Amino acid sequence: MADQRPTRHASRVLPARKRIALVAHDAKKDELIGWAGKWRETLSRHSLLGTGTTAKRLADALGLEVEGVMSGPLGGDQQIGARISEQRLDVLVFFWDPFSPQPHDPDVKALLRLAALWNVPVATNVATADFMFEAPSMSKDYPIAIPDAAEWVASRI
Ligand SMILES: O=C(CO)COP(=O)(O)O
Repeated sequence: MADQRPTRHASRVLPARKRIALVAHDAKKDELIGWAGKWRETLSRHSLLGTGTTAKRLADALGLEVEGVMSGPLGGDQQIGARISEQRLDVLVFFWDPFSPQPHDPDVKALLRLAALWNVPVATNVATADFMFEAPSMSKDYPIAIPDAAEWVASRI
């Protein structure tokens, strides 16, 4: 089969006030909470969501509103992936655990795949998350190229 892939002829803007998903596997939750505490002020200027357990722990620790979707093993990664496909998510901070196999590994992979496909900024560890949050683009509109879905469908009919 030909290596057919979508062009990135479409674009969208990641707004100044970003929709940020925060997710961590169990062994990485303390690290994420520690990191988020450091960036609490910045995070408070954005709109936050997370997988069920992570969202609850962050909301308790930070005193910020964090919308909780389903817990990861119950489908939360897929819900966040859907938001990416629908262009309703702007940044993903996902401290996935490189040491523990997860029962929902396919979901984890699917989420990371959609973030790569849709050109959504992703941080998977503290250093990258720091770099990302230090970037001026975090507080400004930032245009990104995305797959041209209409062109993709037209090319397949
Ligand atoms: O498993 C997760 C991400 O893959 C996270 O889910 P919880 O935040 O519910 O623990």
